[in-house]
Amino acid sequence: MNNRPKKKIWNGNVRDAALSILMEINNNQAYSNLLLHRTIEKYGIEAKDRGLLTELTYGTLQHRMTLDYYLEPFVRGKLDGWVRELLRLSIYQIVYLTKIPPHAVVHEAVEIAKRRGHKRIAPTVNGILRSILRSGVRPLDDLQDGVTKTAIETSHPEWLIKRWTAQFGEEETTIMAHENNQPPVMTVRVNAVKTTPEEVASLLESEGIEVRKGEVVPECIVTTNGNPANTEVYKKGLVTIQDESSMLPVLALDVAPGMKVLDMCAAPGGKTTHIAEKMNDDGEVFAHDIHDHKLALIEANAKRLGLTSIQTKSGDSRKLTDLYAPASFDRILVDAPCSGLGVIRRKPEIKYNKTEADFAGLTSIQSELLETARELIKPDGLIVYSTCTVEHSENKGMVDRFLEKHPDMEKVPLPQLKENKKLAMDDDMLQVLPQHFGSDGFFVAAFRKK
Ligand SMILES: C[S@@+](CC[C@H](N)C(=O)[O-])C[C@H]1O[C@@H](n2cnc3c(N)ncnc32)[C@H](O)[C@@H]1O
Repeated sequence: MNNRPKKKIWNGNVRDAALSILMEINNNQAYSNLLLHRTIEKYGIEAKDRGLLTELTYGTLQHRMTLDYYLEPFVRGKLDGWVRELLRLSIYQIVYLTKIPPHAVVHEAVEIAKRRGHKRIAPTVNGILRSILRSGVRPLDDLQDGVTKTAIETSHPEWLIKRWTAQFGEEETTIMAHENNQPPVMTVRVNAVKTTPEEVASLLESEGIEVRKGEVVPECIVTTNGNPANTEVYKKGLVTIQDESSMLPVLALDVAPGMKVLDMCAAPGGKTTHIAEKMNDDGEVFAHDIHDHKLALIEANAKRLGLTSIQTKSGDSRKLTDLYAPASFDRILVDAPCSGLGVIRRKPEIKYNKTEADFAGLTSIQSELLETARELIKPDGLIVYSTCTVEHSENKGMVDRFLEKHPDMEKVPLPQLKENKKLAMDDDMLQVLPQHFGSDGFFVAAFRKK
């Protein structure tokens, strides 16, 4: 008997679609944000269903471990992966989306079970969910305070909570883990070559988008409703959708018109285009990425924004000394591939997919990229190293090892950021945590030759 879920993602039923997306994330380690976006685009899912699909997918994924804690007392024996996921999806609605009548949740789940499974599955799903409705879920307060409680109530693996506690202390870790389950804010960066933040704010408002100023970056605007990607403002290339803390590395790069700048890990071009905008599109920006197919994203972004100073090239940036002469660049950005532990709000699957073993591979690539940057920077140039993670070994640890190995290099207090009272500098480095001002977690450091 075929007990596997059907492949087709969209059959007009939002819960069925959410289940298919969740299974795809679990089985193929797909990225939730890309998969959701692709599903909505591919099947032309209408606005009325889009919100619920997003809520169900992210909510169930974000709260996976809490939902399993609720489910566990009601399960006897082993559940197929898709049945467990269907139960998580249903319990998520019962516990968190209280506006949906619980009996409707059970009915929908049973119908999905009938469509997808053999005939004994639907009564099992029905029985479990009805028992949960009857007796309620067990309180999280039954758990003793400590790592296990924080892990279960925020759905972060215990190893991660322990690791963060060692790095940030218990209180900061608990706040961060809770913050990671908050919906991310949507922010845009204003294209300074074409317009001003004031003009963009008023144009967005005229398109029905509510806005407020960014917390720390002058060219950042926070949008509080709607989707700025669907506006004329976006289509005309007046803005880029980018998280506010992702704008910080380019501020620290302190570029000026006429400079020769290298962006070593450039795709999809969020920071490359920011660099060109900051230089008023006057100078040379060399954008490299190891993945050939991603260069088209940088080029499309540059075209939409009307920027012409960017050149793209694929290849391993650790080998750029074969392509460029030593001391060729005024500025180099190493926005390194990283564990992404600062963007869990946008990609909750990261917290389940990463393992401690991943850090070693990443830190060796990061340090090799920095080695190359050191060769290619001019004597009076500036290197900025950034990641979207909160992991010490990839951030402060990386900087410490780099400086220890190269006594001819030194850290630079971050230009354009060091005076900002809202940014907590630590030994001339910046580690933004998601709870600081509601942005992604990010790290920024800058180096120059002594
Ligand atoms: C954090 S992302 C860069 C994001 C980009 N800077 C932005 O703001 O849009 C890291 C990028 O590094 C690229 N990458 C990974 N290893 C690389 C290598 N050895 N050489 C060049 N690019 C690499 C990845 O393909 C990925 O696009």
